[in-house]
Amino acid sequence: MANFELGNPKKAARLLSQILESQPTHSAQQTQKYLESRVPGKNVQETKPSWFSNYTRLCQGRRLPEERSGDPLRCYLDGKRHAYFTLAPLQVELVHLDPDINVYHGMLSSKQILSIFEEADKEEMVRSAVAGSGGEGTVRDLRVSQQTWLDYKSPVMNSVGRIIQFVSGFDMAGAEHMQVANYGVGGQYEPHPDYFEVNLPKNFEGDRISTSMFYLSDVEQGGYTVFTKLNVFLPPVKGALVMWHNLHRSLHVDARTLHAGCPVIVGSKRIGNIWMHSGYQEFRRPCNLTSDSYKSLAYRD
Ligand SMILES: O=C(O)CCC(=O)C(=O)O
Ligand SMILES: [Fe+2]
Repeated sequence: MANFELGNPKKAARLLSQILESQPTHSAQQTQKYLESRVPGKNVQETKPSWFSNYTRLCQGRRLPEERSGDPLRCYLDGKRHAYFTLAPLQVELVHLDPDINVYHGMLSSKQILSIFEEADKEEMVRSAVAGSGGEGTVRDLRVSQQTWLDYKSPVMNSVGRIIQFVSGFDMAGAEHMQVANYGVGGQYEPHPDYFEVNLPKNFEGDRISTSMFYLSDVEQGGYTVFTKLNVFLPPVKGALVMWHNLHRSLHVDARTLHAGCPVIVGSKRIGNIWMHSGYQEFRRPCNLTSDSYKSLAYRD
């Protein structure tokens, strides 16, 4: 019966006839009649996408061994990016090269984070949604968190805006408000890209060129951010900022940036996301003479 319902009527018929051959009066006769009067179910065997095993492994903090040698990844201090960082250089951790993923440590103090929470408390936290087929928000189990949005008017958010501008070099004219999200135990966001590619929001110019994500808490266990196609996992570190580009310089989407927020196992996780759009940034991140968008073609599912 289960085989029939799961879209395998031939197997169901074979098993039934085996039973009835050896025992013609078996109660399976009823089943045969029942099945003859029904349409078999659809074959719903779930095919897991290629990245799925990487996802669960990375969430446990286990990476595949690297193929390349002479790993260029490193940590360094950068006091030259902007005058703002002359006295307090950026503490940069380059966790992936091409596409670059950088973690900037110690970007927000506990006091600033508390002020952000105070601002967020003035707003209503709502269940996060994901874009549906027509671009409208829908609530799904693949994204379990609460969220709200903060503009850059309050003193603390003004500082946050300046940090993003000086670290990324982008014009804040293209920035969405900061999305403050809170994941409880079991909260997660399954692998997804941050770009839209289709159904671009009308109130911004262009797609999401970059993601800037602040960790606003540590997490006791779980809650890693993982890049399933790049073999990267990041344990949340309170006050750190993660930044990467979702688009190539040519503004084609970079499918290598598929990423996820792994389930929180113990504790809770709070983050602040700022997505920058590609409009107004043509002088900030100009195209190369030749496009490198071919690099991500093989990574499209
Ligand atoms: O929670 C994380 O670590 C990732 C969150 C994320 O990817 C998002 O909100 O778009
Ligand atoms: Fe994301």
